[in-house]
Amino acid sequence: MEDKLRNIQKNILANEWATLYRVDYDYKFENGDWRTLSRESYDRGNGTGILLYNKSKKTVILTKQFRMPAYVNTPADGMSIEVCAGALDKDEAPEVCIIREAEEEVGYKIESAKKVLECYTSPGAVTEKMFLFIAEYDDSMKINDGGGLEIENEEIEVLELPFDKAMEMMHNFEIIDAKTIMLLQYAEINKLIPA
Ligand SMILES: Nc1nc2c(ncn2[C@@H]2O[C@H](COP(=O)(O)OP(=O)(O)O[C@H]3O[C@H](CO)[C@@H](O)[C@H](O)[C@@H]3O)[C@@H](O)[C@H]2O)c(=O)[nH]1
Ligand SMILES: [Mg+2]
Repeated sequence: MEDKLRNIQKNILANEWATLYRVDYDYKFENGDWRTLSRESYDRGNGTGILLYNKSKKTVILTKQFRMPAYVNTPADGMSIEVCAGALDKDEAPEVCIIREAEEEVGYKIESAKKVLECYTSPGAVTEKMFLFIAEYDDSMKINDGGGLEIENEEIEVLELPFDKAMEMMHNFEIIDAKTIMLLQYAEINKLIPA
């Protein structure tokens, strides 16, 4: 990209929970013109998500929690149904993060998780890259009620749903979280759960 970008300057506009930058830069268009442009970029680190599934019960584990940005967009969307997910702690590997989140949020102790997708959630505005995993679960792996960390003010309802029901909720627009849709569709395409 060096021949297309010059004079990149990052300016902090807000720096409370996460950091909002304004990045000024010179960009070379295909016709050879250089223009000075500016883009805002919200940096809250990278994240992980996981679809826990059980082949014999034909179920998946999802979560339900209040999400303020979704409420700000559309109040009816405030309670969001999502796969278990979490932000990476500093220097934490994605697989370590998602195993920790599975225990904290939904109460399952999984030994390992398989990464199946990587994605930017909103690359025009947010720096976050997501690492998406799958893992099988069974009742013997349930070691606590989940619910999230009280110290972080999390209140997470754990849902164990038939896979077919989760797919129906996606088609009815009750599940509208992107990482969750991606993982449910991955499960369907790859026939993780037998018909
Ligand atoms: N005070 C404060 N706390 C915040 C803020 N934003 C998030 N938090 C808190 O930070 C914690 C983050 O919890 P995680 O489980 O690590 O992250 P997550 O919010 O579930 O993030 C997951 O979903 C996001 C939305 O799809 C993803 O963006 C993210 O990558 C990850 O997958 C929660 O306790 C949340 O309330 C904020 O602006 N202010
Ligand atoms: Mg979370």
